[in-house]
Amino acid sequence: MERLLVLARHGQSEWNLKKLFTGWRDPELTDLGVSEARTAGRWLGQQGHRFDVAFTSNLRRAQRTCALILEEMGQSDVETIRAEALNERDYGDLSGLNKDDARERWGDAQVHQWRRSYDVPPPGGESLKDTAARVLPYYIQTILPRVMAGERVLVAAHGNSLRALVMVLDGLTTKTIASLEIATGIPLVYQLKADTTVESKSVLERDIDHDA
Ligand SMILES: O=C(O)[C@@H](CO)OP(=O)(O)O
Repeated sequence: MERLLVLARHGQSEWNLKKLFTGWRDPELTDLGVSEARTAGRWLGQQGHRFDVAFTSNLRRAQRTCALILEEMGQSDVETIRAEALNERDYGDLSGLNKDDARERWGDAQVHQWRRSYDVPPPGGESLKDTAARVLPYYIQTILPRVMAGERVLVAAHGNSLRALVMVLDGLTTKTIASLEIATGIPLVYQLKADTTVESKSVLERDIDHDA
């Protein structure tokens, strides 16, 4: 039985392009982001994957990415479930600030700690630990049972909500998680074992023709 779990970060958003902390703010994809999402969908289709259900967040950039992936696969009719639990980490008071300006104001080390540490929250926002505390219960209670039942599952979400999931799937520690970056529009393809641990993981490379 296939236990397919594909995790996809949304394509480039308008605020990724402008280097703004985004969190729960709700910008659209850029044209490049649309292209990244379509490319991801085409690749998944070329790999022979099909989905039975898709999960996404309450934010447009992830929802649009999810829809574009499914459209490229000719699967726009797949059940798609939106959940706030899969939203990006809430960046609190940093939301809307430019990341370079933030580094000038607070220094590289502080900004890196807010962005990539496990348990240091940005002012007024969520740490990765806080994000994991909503993502993981949703994964365990709602997503995982469907994977275990043999449904092929797509999760289209965000850099940090997916870091929380990958931390558990890949067995990263609270230290090694700090160097994990998840690129826009690159699907992570997991096959799970019957005990819910990872059987295999493959990452689709992006040496592709965006115009194809
Ligand atoms: O701004 C954000 O919401 C996230 C994702 O783009 O940024 P970062 O990579 O700094 O966590």
